[in-house]
Amino acid sequence: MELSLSESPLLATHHPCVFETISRGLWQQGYVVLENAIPPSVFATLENNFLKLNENTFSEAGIGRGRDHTANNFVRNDKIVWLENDSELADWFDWIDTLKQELNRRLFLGLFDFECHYSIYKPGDFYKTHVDAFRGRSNRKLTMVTYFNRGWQPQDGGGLVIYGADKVTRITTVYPERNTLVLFLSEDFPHEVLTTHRDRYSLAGWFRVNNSTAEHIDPPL
Ligand SMILES: O=C(O)CCC(=O)C(=O)O
Ligand SMILES: [Fe+2]
Repeated sequence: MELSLSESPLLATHHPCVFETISRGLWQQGYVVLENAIPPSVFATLENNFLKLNENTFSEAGIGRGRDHTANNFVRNDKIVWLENDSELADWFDWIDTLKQELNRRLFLGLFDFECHYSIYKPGDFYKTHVDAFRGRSNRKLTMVTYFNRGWQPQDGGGLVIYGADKVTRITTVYPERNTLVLFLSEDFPHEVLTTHRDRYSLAGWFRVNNSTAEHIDPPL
């Protein structure tokens, strides 16, 4: 049997090349879109966990968290489940931790922690143009998204459109194909999910900076 280096989870996880590519993209343009950047074994951990979930456990997504949470079906109508950092997902959260360290080391982003949820968009669902973080009002610094869908076609809709700061200029449209990785600076890129015409499965996550000071303690999630 021939050894394939890219199939080796250990090498793939610790291979610096993908982190180099991501850092370079974020440094040069503030966003990056990569196919199969997440090591196959790490992605499989996530996908298997997602596939075990029952659709009934997903609940209406809202705007904001905790006390600020409001359902708003005019803005978005996907359904979500937040992930717990438990042993079953250790490979995933380990990889995220390595990514965080590599980005901090190369770009001094000061990323501190990470939160993520699965989303299901049913046919007709969308998420209107929004930013994930308002300057100075959120500790979300870097957005990541990946997908679980196979064989996505342009006519399936559901593209993630990333806009320039004017909210009009389309920078890129990402089709939600399995193990496509999207990362962008949360404050800098308005984006939207176009109406999907088939079930659309994704994971969205945010790397946060620690805004706690002596006067202000960030509330626990
Ligand atoms: O699913 C996507 O492509 C992006 C989702 C998104 O923008 C969000 O959850 O904030
Ligand atoms: Fe978003």
